[in-house]
Amino acid sequence: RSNTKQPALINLPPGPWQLPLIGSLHHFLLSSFRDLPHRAMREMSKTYGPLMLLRLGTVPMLVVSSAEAAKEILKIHDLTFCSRPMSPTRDIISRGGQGLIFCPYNERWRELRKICMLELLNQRRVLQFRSVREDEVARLVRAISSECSSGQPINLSEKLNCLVSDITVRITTGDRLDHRDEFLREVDNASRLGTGFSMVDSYPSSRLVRWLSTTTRDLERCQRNIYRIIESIIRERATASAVARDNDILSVLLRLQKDSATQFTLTNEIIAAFILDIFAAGSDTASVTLEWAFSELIKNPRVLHKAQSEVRDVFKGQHTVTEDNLDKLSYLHLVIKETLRLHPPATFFLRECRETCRIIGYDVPKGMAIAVNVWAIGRDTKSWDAAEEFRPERFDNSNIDFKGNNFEYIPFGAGRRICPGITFASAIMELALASLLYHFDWELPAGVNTYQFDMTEAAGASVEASEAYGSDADME
Ligand code: HEM
Repeated sequence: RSNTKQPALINLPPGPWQLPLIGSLHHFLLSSFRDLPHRAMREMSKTYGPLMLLRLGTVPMLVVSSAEAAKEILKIHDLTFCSRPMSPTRDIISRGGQGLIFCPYNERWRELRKICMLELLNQRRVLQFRSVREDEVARLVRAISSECSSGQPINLSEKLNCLVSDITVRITTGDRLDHRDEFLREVDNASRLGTGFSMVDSYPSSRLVRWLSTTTRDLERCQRNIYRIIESIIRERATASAVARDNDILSVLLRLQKDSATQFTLTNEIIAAFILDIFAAGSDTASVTLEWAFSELIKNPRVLHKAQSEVRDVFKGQHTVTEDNLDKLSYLHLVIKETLRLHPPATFFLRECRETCRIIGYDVPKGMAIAVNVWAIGRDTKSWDAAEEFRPERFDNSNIDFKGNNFEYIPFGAGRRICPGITFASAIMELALASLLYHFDWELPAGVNTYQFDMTEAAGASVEASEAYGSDADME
């Protein structure tokens, strides 16, 4: 008899067969959804289950596709899974995890997160920015009004994108942002290059792949330009002639830096990375959600009519929509919730396992990357009736919300790392949607009918919707 201790058998989750060197990458390449990883992963999970093991090149990754597995990871084992995996592209864009989004779980993340919740994105601060939102939405309404008088279709995605970017610029850095267009373009480029699965991230230790790939070079260029612009604003603020400001996000951060109010040194680098986080996480997500909401409304005239009647009723006789009565728009809130269920802008998000543990009966080793497929979970037929249909009424008289307590519905994530921008994003989305429904009637351009309306996502984190017609409504 031997006394040698046998190593505990590791019961890893199942997954599709792997090839040497490329692992599971061929399953993505051969999938009809090769450019839409959330869809390709859902197809695979139909065979391999809610916790599925993939290997992207040399990097193993677990994919979570059910509410039950998500709850174990994001609630029961929240502390074990509250880090994010680093990768060459994420390392470049965050300059080694300096901001909040890609920061591993550590003391600095805890401090930054506290600042974010207590000082920057809390209810009070969001309310303080009300005039900026109302101002920018009114400007959008005027722009659409003058364009639709010419009878031309409106490119709504472009308009919504500008709206959210303009609001984000004003509340983060104030009215002035030198090189604004270059900055927004580079943030957009960086988000595009940094989402999805790239070759450099699949072979992180291969110098050859890194040398051959244009992704890292492009990202490095974006990164340099973005930080150059943010840091020049920070320097300008430090000069004696700078106009004193007290309420944009950058000035709050600079005040905290000056008061040495944090446990660690809030360097200009950390502030710059944090400002970039807000643009990267905040702009595209809210504008893409609005775009999807309009796409669904135009495709579902019954819902459009109901939402529009409610808005016109609540704001009847008013010259414009203000934030005063937005909370009376109960159906509009259901429309936004249903949009986020079917079309979460962050289709999946990443976490990292900090300690080996057991999830729904499988072993998850320390260091494993986890992709939570929010998109698949929101369409899981085990949780949702007629899961593929757009039915805002399903949330009527239901306690299910997106605050991270209902794991069948997690468009903003859940647990310690849940999105800190929920209040901020909701305020923009509600006002913009209500205003555009109040002032305009919407329909597809001539020659396009709802059956031809393509509702498949474009690659990356965002989506392109077709052009829509806005026409000035006959308001009383
Ligand atoms: C419809 C709009 C938005 C959606 C659907 C969304 C979704 C998400 C998701 C899924 C995560 C990952 C959560 C997790 O790991 O559990 C996240 C993280 C984050 N979001 Fe959002 N987001 C939105 C808008 C915003 C806005 C407007 C801001 C800022 C102004 C923002 C800032 C952040 C930040 C900083 C993180 C990283 C938090 C951390 O790692 O601690 N987001 N968001």
